[in-house]
Amino acid sequence: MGKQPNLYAFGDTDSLAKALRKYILRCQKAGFERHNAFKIAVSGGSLPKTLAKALLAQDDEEGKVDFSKWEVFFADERAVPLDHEDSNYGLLKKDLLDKIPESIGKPTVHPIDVQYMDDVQEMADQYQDALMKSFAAKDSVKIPIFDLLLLGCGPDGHTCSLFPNHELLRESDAWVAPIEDSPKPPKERITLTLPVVTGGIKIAFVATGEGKRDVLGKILDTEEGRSLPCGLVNEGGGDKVSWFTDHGAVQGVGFTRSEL
Ligand SMILES: O=C1O[C@H](COP(=O)(O)O)[C@@H](O)[C@H](O)[C@H]1O
Repeated sequence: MGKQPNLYAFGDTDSLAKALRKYILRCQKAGFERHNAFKIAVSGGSLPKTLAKALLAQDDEEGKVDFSKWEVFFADERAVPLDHEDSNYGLLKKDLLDKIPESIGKPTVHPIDVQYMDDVQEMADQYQDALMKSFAAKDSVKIPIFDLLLLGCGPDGHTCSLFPNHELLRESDAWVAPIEDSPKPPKERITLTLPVVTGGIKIAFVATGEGKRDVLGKILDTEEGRSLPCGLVNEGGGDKVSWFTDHGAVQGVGFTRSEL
């Protein structure tokens, strides 16, 4: 068996957000040391709310969030206008970006607006081009290496827009892929591919609440769960992966920690 992901479980959202902040600040520091920037990919769903709680907190002894050196990409995006309620960009904007005070600097954010495109293939290609501009110019890398990917986990074990048993899980060339038959609406989306996700320096899942308990038990504890998309990220990422969960989501899983 390879290296295992780190599993943290907290009693409430406030302590989870505090630990997540500490973890992100460590990743930020490593990113600044690596290339004087912090390049991250962020999911939609329930994540942006927890993220806002973590990042908009007062500076403390853990340090300071310096958004001015952040570059934010999306781990996946739905093919809807940016102001649509299903847009992952829209969600992050509402929950976090619009709330960042001017005084602490704004991150560079890379949304993708499907309104000006013919189809999801074009949307994926354009997003891949945006990644190439940001990453490939400086690093001679085969894939973009994010300093951190902040991911959600759906109740079916999907992450980004990588769904269980979908052929996209086998994509090994593209950095960004289109999906036209997402089992969760909306059907049309784009997503980072598995090699890009597992290639990140650090990968963090945030999954809370009883609604995630069954799937987390499966992913973390069963053979079947290993082939779910989140399980494949665990497998490929090993101890680069950390799970930030609460007691509602991981009751019964015996190997959690609450200290980073
Ligand atoms: O459809 C999506 O769902 C996942 C999981 O969302 P959650 O609300 O269960 O946390 C999310 O991570 C992904 O970005 C989104 O497009």
